[in-house]
Amino acid sequence: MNIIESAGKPILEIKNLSKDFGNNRVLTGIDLTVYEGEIIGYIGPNGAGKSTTVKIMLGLIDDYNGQITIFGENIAAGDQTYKKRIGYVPETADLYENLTAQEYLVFIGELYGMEAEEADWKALKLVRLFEIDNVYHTRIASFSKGMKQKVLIISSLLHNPDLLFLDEPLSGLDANSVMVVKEILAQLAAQGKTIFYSSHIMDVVEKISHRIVLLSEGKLVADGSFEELKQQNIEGSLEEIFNQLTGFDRHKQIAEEFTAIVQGDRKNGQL
Ligand SMILES: Nc1ncnc2c1ncn2[C@@H]1O[C@H](COP(=O)(O)OP(=O)(O)OP(=O)(O)O)[C@@H](O)[C@H]1O
Repeated sequence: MNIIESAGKPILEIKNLSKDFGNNRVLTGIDLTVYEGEIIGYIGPNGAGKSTTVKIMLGLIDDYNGQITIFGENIAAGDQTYKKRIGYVPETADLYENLTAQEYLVFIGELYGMEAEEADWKALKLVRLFEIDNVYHTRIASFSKGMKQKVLIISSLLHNPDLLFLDEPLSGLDANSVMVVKEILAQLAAQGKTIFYSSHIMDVVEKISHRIVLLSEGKLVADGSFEELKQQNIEGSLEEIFNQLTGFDRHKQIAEEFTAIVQGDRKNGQL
């Protein structure tokens, strides 16, 4: 899909964003405009700065250089109301494990300004669809990883946000649930919701994203649909394009040395 043809109105604009942690420059001059109804696959190597970008947009990190505009408002201006229109699935979450799923979901719904009764009604319907309604009144501490992930996904959507930030949202989900969630994301985007999807699972990113943005060492090194990236780079999977754009071609050598060291081979096991 051509980005310009499909573009709705801008929902999120990042201009010249830079961020340092002490002497460590983590983001360098990021420029990105995201439009209504887009699913952006936000990818990059470990430590590239993806979570940092998302945390800045969520208002969790506020000392940065550059300008971020969400729903037409500069988020540094101090008006926090934009947060009510945002949903977030973090990579790792401190769910309040002593709460039951119901208590947690109603609590999160209320944080977003929902009435408890409405949050409870919606949450119960959604846990039924995810087939975890049998544990709605059970403490989250006893849940499996996938069950916790389902609670997180529901909690990010309860208040019907217009902009969603998802960090490895499929983590721990079984194959059937993955199909359901991928379809939910496609339908939300078709309804005009904007989705910022961060993941290391390249074949999923390749399939669900309208547009792929690749961050490497704090800089944007690619921005386009999968078809566009393929034209600009080698023909192949997104995984191969990722390898190429991040200059990585040593997986065999690293694996050979790794297994040699595991076997106690002092001669060959040296990087
Ligand atoms: N609070 C912090 N204090 C200091 N350095 C930080 C902090 N948070 C992140 N960093 C550093 O910023 C860099 C980018 O981290 P970030 O978590 O944004 O990467 P990422 O692209 O999300 O990585 P991953 O794919 O592994 O989740 C890393 O070098 C990390 O060590």
